Amino acid sequence: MRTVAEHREAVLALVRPLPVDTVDVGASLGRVLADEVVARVDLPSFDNSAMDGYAVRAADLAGAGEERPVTLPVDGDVAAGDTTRHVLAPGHALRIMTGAPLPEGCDAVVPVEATDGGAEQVAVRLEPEVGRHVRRRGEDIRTGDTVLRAGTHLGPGHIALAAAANVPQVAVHRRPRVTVVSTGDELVPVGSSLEHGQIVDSNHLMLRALVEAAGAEVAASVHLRDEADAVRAFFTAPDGAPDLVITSGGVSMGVYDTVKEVLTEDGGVEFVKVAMRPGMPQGCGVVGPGRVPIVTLPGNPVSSFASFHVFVLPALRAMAGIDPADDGAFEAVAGESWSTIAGRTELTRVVEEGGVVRPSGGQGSHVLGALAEASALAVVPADVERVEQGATVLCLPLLGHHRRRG
Ligand SMILES: Nc1nc2c(c(=O)[nH]1)N[C@H]1C(S)=C(S)[C@@H](COP(=O)(O)OP(=O)(O)OC[C@H]3O[C@@H](n4cnc5c(N)ncnc54)[C@H](O)[C@@H]3O)O[C@H]1N2
Ligand code: MOO
Repeated sequence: MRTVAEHREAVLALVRPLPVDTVDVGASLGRVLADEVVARVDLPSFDNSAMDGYAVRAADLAGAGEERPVTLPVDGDVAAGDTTRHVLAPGHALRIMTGAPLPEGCDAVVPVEATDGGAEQVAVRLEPEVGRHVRRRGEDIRTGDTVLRAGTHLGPGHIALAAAANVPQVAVHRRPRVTVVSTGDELVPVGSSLEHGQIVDSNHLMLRALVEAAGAEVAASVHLRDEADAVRAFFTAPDGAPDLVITSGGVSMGVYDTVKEVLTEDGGVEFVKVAMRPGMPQGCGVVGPGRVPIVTLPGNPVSSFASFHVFVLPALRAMAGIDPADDGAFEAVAGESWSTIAGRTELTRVVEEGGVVRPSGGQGSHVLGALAEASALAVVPADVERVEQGATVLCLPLLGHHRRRG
């Protein structure tokens, strides 16, 4: 049997980082930078006020205090967005707003709260030090600085920074496009009236959701019956012109395990047993003349879900230009003991709270209640038969889950 790491390497060997798109910075959320972002302006771009108040020369307020206010004539206002180059005359003040450019000659700003708020003249009740409430040009970022590195997974803060640096477009890796295929004659769409023996095709929606939660796109979404000719025809040219196909079901030992039957005969896909639980039967390879990468996941819903996290997600990361090993794994303490099977890496569905994990309920590969509850997968190595309470366990966060506070 293959180890989880060996099968992951086999899957990763099928994919490459996708080509680069240039997109508007405002449309780049969730994308991965293919190139660094270099600031086109200093940030701040000009000396400006950090407060609503009065632009002054600190020396003009020497000795000012609560009991000894100093009064200065006010020569006018400088608002944010004012493009006039104001000059502050010695012994005078200008009323200034937060973000407004500092007048020439001004070296400090007094907040309005430390004054009587006058419009013609102002009584100031403190002596500011030079530079007080002044935001200096370039103190945050300088023109030409690399503000974001290639490989950055763009979040709202990164977008704010690139936009403030006046960079209108960014080079990002194309989002992986994934065709999701469920297989099996027992499956019907959600909301159908179920005949005896039929079940809802929940993996379909689950896998679509996982693809989207991973930041990839669903290129096409298909259900195939266990009919060899239809399955064969489909894989010759998978719908959606995808970068990757993922399937669920039909990969174990059953006589109607058509995916395995058809793709084995095609020769491009290798079906293996991986020493893990859940998710032992796996496959990966390429299909059709286009040699499209494919990962075949087992049909049991929990097996499909867990396998997606350990095999498909790293492949999507690699295609999107992210280090596939950057999986957010974290160490937690086992809040109770539980048994696992020797000789297989066990992916226990756990609830994590404040760094402590507990199995989320029944661990059968069909038990969806415990899956929905879980926030992480505890990765229990093959040589461990029992996780003892208090032991440290490595955990993989589940897509779409937030870690809760303890
Ligand atoms: N004789 C053996 N039988 C099985 C073995 C084995 O080694 N020898 N392995 C078992 C393990 S472990 C797994 S996991 C499953 C994998 O089976 P398949 O990938 O062939 O999946 P199916 O047989 O098509 O379905 C398994 C199970 O999952 C349900 N299912 C399938 N697709 C969906 C879907 N889209 N949505 C919801 N549920 C789905 C299906 O109804 C079955 O109950 O094989 C074991 N058997
Ligand atoms: O490998 Mo299966 O996923 O244990 O049910």
